[in-house]
This record gives sequence, structure tokens and C-alpha cells, in this order.
Amino acid sequence: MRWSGAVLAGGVSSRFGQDKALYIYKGRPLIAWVLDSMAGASERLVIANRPYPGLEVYPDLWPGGNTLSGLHAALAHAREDWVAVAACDQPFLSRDFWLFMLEHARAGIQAVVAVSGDLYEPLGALYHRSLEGEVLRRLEAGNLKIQALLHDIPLITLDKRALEARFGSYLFLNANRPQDLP
Ligand SMILES: Nc1nc2c(ncn2[C@@H]2O[C@H](COP(=O)(O)OP(=O)(O)OP(=O)(O)O)[C@@H](O)[C@H]2O)c(=O)[nH]1
Repeated sequence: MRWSGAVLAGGVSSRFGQDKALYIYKGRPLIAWVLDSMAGASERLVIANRPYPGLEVYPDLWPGGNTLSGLHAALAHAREDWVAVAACDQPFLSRDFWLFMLEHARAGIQAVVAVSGDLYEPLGALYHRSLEGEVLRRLEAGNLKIQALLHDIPLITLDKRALEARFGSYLFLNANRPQDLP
């Protein structure tokens, strides 16, 4: 199956103190690790509101809605039906992880997402392009919570602990601050 990859990098890294997408971790920018995990995608988009030289950058189309703006732009710019969406600060996502997620994508659902208790992992998840309209409606209404969006749509959930056991305990780690990185 063909799929698009989208890395959200339109945040302001206020907790990190510098543009975290470009922070050098184990010799490479954080965003490079995330893009590498999407090597199997037919396209890899960076969703941001500033240029990243050498990368295909697409802007938010409805700015001001935090990660929901990024998700909306990812779905709007992607050319494949299924879109792998990650944050720029998730260096432990992997190719095998995305392939496993894609195995669960099927007709009639709009997302494949890890869950722990009643908390979803909205970044490091697959979304169907058909969600674009619903996401836009929520942006227009100021209803920016991705947890609420996921609660309201047909989706497949995968157990977060089981995914971490299989793909690494840091799988979903996102670095809000440099010291969050192992
Ligand atoms: N395209 C886009 N991406 C966003 C937006 N807001 C946050 N992101 C991205 O979404 C991911 C998760 O957001 P946060 O961890 O809160 O990142 P951040 O906003 O840069 O960091 P803080 O300022 O410390 O909250 C990061 O990869 C951000 O770059 C936005 O408005 N548009």
C-alpha cells in the first residue's frame, strides 16, 4: 500500500529553548530521525511555517490551532489516502513500526492509533485523508483537542504497551526539553 509521511514542525519549541527539529541528537537533527522512519512512504512532507533547507515544507492552511493545524495541513497536502503523522521530536519511531501500523489500516476506519488507558497517542499515528473536512470543522469551531477528535471517529486502537514491547520502550518518546532524550 502507498502512504504519505508528514512530520509536524510548526511549533515554537518554547520548552526546548531552540528549534527542536534541528537539535542534533546522536549526530543528526531530530527531524532527520523522524523522516528516516518514513523512508517507505511515497512522499515525506514537513508541515511547518518556516523553511527547512533541503526539505519539502508545506505550511499550515488554518494556522493557530497547534497540532490540529498541523494535522489538517498534513491531510490537505498529502497525496495518498493514508498519512503517517509524527512530531519532529520523536526520534524513536521506526520503519518497522510504521509498516506494522499500516497493516491495520482498512476501509471504514479513519485512524490507527496507540492507546494507553483512555489516552491516545495522536502523534506517531496513521490518519485517513477523508478526515480533512472534520478536522477543518473543528479548527473553525475552536475545538482543538485531538483526543476528542479521536474519540469521535471510527478507528483501530493498538495497545501502547504492546507496541513499546515490540518496537522499543522509547517508541513514542517526544522531547519537550533536551533532557527528555536518553
Ligand atoms: N504544523 C504545525 N505543527 C505544530 C504546531 N504546533 C505544534 N506543532 C508541532 O507538533 C508537535 C508537538 O507539539 P509540541 O511538542 O507542543 O511542540 P512545540 O509547540 O514546538 O513546543 P512547546 O512550545 O514547548 O509546546 C511538534 O512537532 C511541533 O512542531 C502548529 O501550529 N502547526
